[in-house]
Amino acid sequence: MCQPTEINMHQMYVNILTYHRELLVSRLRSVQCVLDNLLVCGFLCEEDVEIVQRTVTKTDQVRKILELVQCKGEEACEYFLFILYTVCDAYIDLQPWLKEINYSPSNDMSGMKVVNTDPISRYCKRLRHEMSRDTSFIMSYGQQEETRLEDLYTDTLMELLSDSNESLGFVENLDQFLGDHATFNPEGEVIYVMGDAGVGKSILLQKLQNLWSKKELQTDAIFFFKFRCRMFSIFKDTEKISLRDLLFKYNCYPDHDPDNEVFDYILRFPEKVIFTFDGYDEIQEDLDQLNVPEVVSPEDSGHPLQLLISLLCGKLLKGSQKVLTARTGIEIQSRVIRKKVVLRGFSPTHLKTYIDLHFKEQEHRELVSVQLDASPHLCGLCSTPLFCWIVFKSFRHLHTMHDSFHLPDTCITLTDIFLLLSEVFLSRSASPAPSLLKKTTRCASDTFKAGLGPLAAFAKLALQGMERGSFICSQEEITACGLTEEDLPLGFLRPVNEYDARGSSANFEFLHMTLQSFLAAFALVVDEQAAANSILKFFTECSRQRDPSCHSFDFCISSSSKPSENKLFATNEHLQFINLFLCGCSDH
Ligand SMILES: Nc1ncnc2c1ncn2[C@@H]1O[C@H](COP(=O)(O)OP(=O)(O)OP(=O)(O)O)[C@@H](O)[C@H]1O
Repeated sequence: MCQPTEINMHQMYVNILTYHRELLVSRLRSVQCVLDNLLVCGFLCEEDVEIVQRTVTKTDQVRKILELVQCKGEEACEYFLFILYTVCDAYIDLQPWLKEINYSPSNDMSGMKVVNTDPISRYCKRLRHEMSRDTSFIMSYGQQEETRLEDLYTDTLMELLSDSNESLGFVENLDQFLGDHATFNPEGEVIYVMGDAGVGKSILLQKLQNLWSKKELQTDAIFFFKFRCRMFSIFKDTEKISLRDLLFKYNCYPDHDPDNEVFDYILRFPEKVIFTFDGYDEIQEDLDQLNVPEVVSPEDSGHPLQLLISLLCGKLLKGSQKVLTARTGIEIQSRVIRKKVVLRGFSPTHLKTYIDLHFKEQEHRELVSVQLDASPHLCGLCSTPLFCWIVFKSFRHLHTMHDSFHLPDTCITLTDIFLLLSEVFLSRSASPAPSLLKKTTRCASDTFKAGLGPLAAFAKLALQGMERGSFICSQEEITACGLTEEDLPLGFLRPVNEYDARGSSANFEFLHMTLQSFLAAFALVVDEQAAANSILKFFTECSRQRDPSCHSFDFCISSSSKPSENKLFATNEHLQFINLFLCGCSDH
């Protein structure tokens, strides 16, 4: 290999470009950034730029640039190399070569400015920016309240499992999460995260996304696309979309990318991409019913669900990293799984940390710790972060409102926890802000009586959604259930913005899916007109469904697999929750 020292020193950079012309022509892709900088620094004039742009192919454009800068002399040639060196993201293919020729900027160059106008780098920057904005806050209730993720995120127990579900130990830190540690199938590309309702699967993804947005996640990935699986259920069976649109429409579109360089780059370097797909259990479609051919070419359009399955199976963007979450019990074929992580919730030490983060006042911390120690049952429920969050939020609210509020210390059930949450929501609208001196006496039944109207309306909305197999509701559906503008800030619902790209008007979803299940059960119980057999309809539905299996992945992996007649297994899980709450509600 030619070293700069071997070259005539007066013409060193001109010679480098001549000697390595072929390599530069084949590897330099982003022409725009080079042109922009050469123009701004006066090494090229507008006319030169036009001449380059009139050239049809990329390779000819590079040839022309090389010719022009060589004509302009040493300084222009060195500045050309300096651009490649500085904008390393965009000229990633040329970095090893720059190292090989021992290029390092001279003193003259170091003072010169280079602006990164490369569409790929700009897109990466924008993705990180938007990801940071979208992931910095954790869900809270009441729409106005927001908590910073970094103020409340607490580690949970994350157990690594083998193919046959034997323990391989625990994840020690999130940098281990994406790495090769505990990989049992190097051919698989999916990191499969399982866990019970509310155990923190979505928050774990949010934490990974947030770390990546701040460049604090150990990974080479420069693109990160996040999806919630429930989104895939809002498309009609006949709807089709290209991979490009799926990625960009539901994350963000590149600015000023006339030559489609960003998407081309993603196709060339899929290993630079991380996907997260949250809530595989929320997919409501029966993939077998779609009846369209598998998508394998990135240029083809297909139903979004088929694109999803092709991505997970590695038929599209092979080599990209995928993290898929689902509720425990949803099995997918091992051959697509790289490693398995099961979330086990808060350990007693994590719980202690969470209490300290949640309550700023020492008095509250102590009070909650004492009450939790006194009730092992409640303590057990609080190992699930969602239930813990509800209990702590309710404690904080009710303790502020009433003098003598204690966490329930007898056998508290999940239904009690959701009743407590509903009481908090309803009391927020009923009572004026508490004054420091005058606290009221808590009377849960009065709060429920006063708020029964909106509560029953939210419950009806939840039930209708469950019957349709939908976790998203439109403004029209909300109004049709009798809910008004004033009811929305109570906290049961929150807006979903992600799906607006489809042009639909504002959509909402329940604060958490378990809350929707609880309210659906509540609707069945309070409906005085309902016949006994209609109250129990979800029991019948669940008993009719078959055991969880791998329908969807059979569908994409083996074309010979027999289509199943049943709806996707996933629906079962949410109906089971309604049944659980039905039993709980009828106890009250
Ligand atoms: N690691 C964590 N640190 C702090 N709070 C957490 C953590 N994990 C979960 N939570 C709390 O629990 C709530 C529910 O968590 P999350 O939505 O991630 O559960 P999930 O496992 O995705 O549930 P589901 O399967 O029902 O969708 C969060 O909104 C947050 O308040």
